[in-house]
Amino acid sequence: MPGAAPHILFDKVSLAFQPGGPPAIQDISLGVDRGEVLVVLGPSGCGKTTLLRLIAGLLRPSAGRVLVEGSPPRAGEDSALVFQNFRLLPWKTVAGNLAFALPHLDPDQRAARVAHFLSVVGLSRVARAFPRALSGGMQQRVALARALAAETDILLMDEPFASLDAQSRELMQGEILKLSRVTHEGRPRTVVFVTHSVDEALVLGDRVLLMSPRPGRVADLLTVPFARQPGDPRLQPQFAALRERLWDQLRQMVLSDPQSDFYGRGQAL
Ligand SMILES: Nc1ncnc2c1ncn2[C@@H]1O[C@H](COP(=O)(O)OP(=O)(O)OP(=O)(O)O)[C@@H](O)[C@H]1O
Repeated sequence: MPGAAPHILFDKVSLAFQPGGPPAIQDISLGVDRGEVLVVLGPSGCGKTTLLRLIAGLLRPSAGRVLVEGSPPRAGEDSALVFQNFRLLPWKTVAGNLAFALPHLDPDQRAARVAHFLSVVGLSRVARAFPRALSGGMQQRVALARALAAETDILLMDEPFASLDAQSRELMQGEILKLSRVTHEGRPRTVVFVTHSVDEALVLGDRVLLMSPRPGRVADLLTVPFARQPGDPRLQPQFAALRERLWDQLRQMVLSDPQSDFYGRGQAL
């Protein structure tokens, strides 16, 4: 809806972990529309996770405002998080992991919700298995089902596929696009997805936010012109040019960061 207030708003946001210390992120202003997939890309330590934790209501800005639908984010209510290392409870079954995240439902509702979301991610057959019996890809689908089952309008994903093999990663990218964009009740879902991968950013994002490090700032914000079009985005004619634009900037950031292993290697790379 043109002109509608953004679902998530960053208004001149800065955050320092120690009072008076150096800011981890500085002066970030940005709106994320309802139903949008925003991918956050940037070198290590640029503040990607910090940005997610601000949206999740787990951190408060030192300056500026973060708003979800016009109000400060409510931790555990407005958004659900998926992490790189899955964070499943090893002593609970797959179904138990989902059920544990839905304490507010009555037992029948909870069982129905768990069964539904396990079937959504194609894992009904392992409902009674324990996480250690599953592959990394399956464990990540359990973590995704758990986040989707919470039925929040915002899904926050922190490098969710980083520990998966290349094939599982590509399959999961497709699933994410299918599964996360609307809630079970049909409301459009807003997704903020953190990655180190330029290709993943361009495959998944409606827009890509590139952050620069120390302090984390907005370096680039680009709209992906082929987002949501059928077929493999990597085959789109503009894919290579956008990939180059993001890579060039990332390369410069890493080469000029004294804390990077590649600092000062200049034209050698
Ligand atoms: N709890 C904390 N206390 C102090 N400093 C922190 C804390 N959490 C993060 N930082 C610092 O804030 C900066 C941003 O961290 P953040 O984890 O958000 O970066 P990132 O882009 O997600 O990094 P990576 O890609 O390596 O996961 C880093 O310099 C980090 O060391």
